[in-house]
Amino acid sequence: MLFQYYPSVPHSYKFELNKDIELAAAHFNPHESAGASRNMHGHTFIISITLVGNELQDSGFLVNFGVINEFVQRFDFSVLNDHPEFAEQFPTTEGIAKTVYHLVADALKEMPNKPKCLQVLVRENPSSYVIYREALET
Ligand SMILES: Nc1nc2c(c(=O)[nH]1)N=C([C@H](O)[C@H](O)COP(=O)(O)OP(=O)(O)OP(=O)(O)O)CN2
Ligand SMILES: [Zn+2]
Repeated sequence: MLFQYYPSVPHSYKFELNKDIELAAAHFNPHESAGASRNMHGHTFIISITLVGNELQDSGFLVNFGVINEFVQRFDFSVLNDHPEFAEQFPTTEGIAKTVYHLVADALKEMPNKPKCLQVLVRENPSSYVIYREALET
């Protein structure tokens, strides 16, 4: 899977880390305008998470790659619509990107070296992806 293209975002952080995670999951969009997407179907989503920071942890990691995996493992081999995170918004590619961004950003706040989430890219299939970003807190 690891042949991702990362749209670059200008920043002045010393470190930039990128992690790709595959998620096999099903979803559907119950909205009347969603067409065929109203039927449950599955994808192998590729979630590309970009973190930045100036300080490393004592381990020498900005964030352990394995810990980043853990942020989204709850969604693997699941029906995304069943998760409370998607009670208020449909698990569209956009909704997944925004939800994962906030899961990651909240977890990073607990880390002493204060890494930041620059963006979350969710690729649904070879022709379609969405990126979610927010202004970085200083
Ligand atoms: N903006 C969005 N549009 C669509 C989404 C989405 O999440 N955000 N999702 C879907 C469907 O869930 C489906 O997974 C994608 O449908 P598909 O027909 O595969 O999409 P394409 O038409 O882009 O496929 P091609 O590769 O171009 O045939 C639909 N839209
Ligand atoms: Zn889909």
